[in-house]
Amino acid sequence: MQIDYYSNTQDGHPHVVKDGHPHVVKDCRPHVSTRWPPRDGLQGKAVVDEQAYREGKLGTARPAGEGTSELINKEKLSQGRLFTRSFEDGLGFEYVMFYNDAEKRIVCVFQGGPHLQGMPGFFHGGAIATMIDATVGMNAIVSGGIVMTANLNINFKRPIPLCSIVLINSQLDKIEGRKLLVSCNVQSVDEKILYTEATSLFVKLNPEKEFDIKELVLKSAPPA
Ligand SMILES: CCCCCCCC/C=C\CCCCCCCC(=O)SCCNC(=O)CCNC(=O)[C@H](O)C(C)(C)COP(=O)(O)OP(=O)(O)OC[C@H]1O[C@@H](n2cnc3c(N)ncnc32)[C@H](O)[C@@H]1OP(=O)(O)O
Repeated sequence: MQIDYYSNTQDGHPHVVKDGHPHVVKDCRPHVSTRWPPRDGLQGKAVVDEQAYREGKLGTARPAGEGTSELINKEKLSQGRLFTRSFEDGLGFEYVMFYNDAEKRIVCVFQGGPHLQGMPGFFHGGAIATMIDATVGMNAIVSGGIVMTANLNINFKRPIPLCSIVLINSQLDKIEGRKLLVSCNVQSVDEKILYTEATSLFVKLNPEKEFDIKELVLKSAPPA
């Protein structure tokens, strides 16, 4: 997927204006806090049912606050915020993801802010890992439904300059039953520098009780 152009104008977030295949590419940005969770969709729902969790089972989606609540404090839960949206604009994770359904790929354009510093002048490895997890995770979610990261294997090859813009190219490699294997690399915008490579394993939770999370995630995209 060729990205030709980006700008920083829309919503104050990096925004790709044009790419090679606009007809198959969906702008998918659940991280924009005003749009995620979608009001009519997942608001107030917990991924893990506490009772099922205690019984060693996972993944029954149910409204948070109903039934048992020892595990997750309701008040704290209501303050829940997607980790990548927990910084002030411009200081933390600024990104947009484009999903190509036919190719099962997601390209994330990521511009980290100054509060993601690790070694002076470079991104913290944990911040890079977070964006990788978010990108391959979104690929697994739209491809397989409700999943969790079981394994994330990262090779950091070059340090990434703080505040630079990078592309995270992710690809669904295989689905084996409940397992989804997704790989990705992190490159400079001109694709001349390979910063990071990663492979991951996601496991679907409770496939029988799934609802169409893909539709909800894509619905959270802004109007074209
Ligand atoms: C109401 C719905 C709302 C949805 C909201 C969507 C929001 C979207 C918006 C924005 C998202 C942005 C995207 C973010 C993405 C971030 C995701 C994370 O960071 S998740 C946090 C970190 N991960 C954990 O905390 C998992 C902890 N681990 C577990 O809970 C379990 O281990 C789990 C679920 C991963 C698997 O447990 P089992 O009991 O279900 O399954 P078993 O039987 O153990 O494994 C199934 C198969 O997978 C293999 N497997 C499991 N773990 C493996 C591993 N580490 N390495 C290799 N294979 C493994 C096993 O060998 C087995 O394979 P064989 O079927 O036998 O072939």
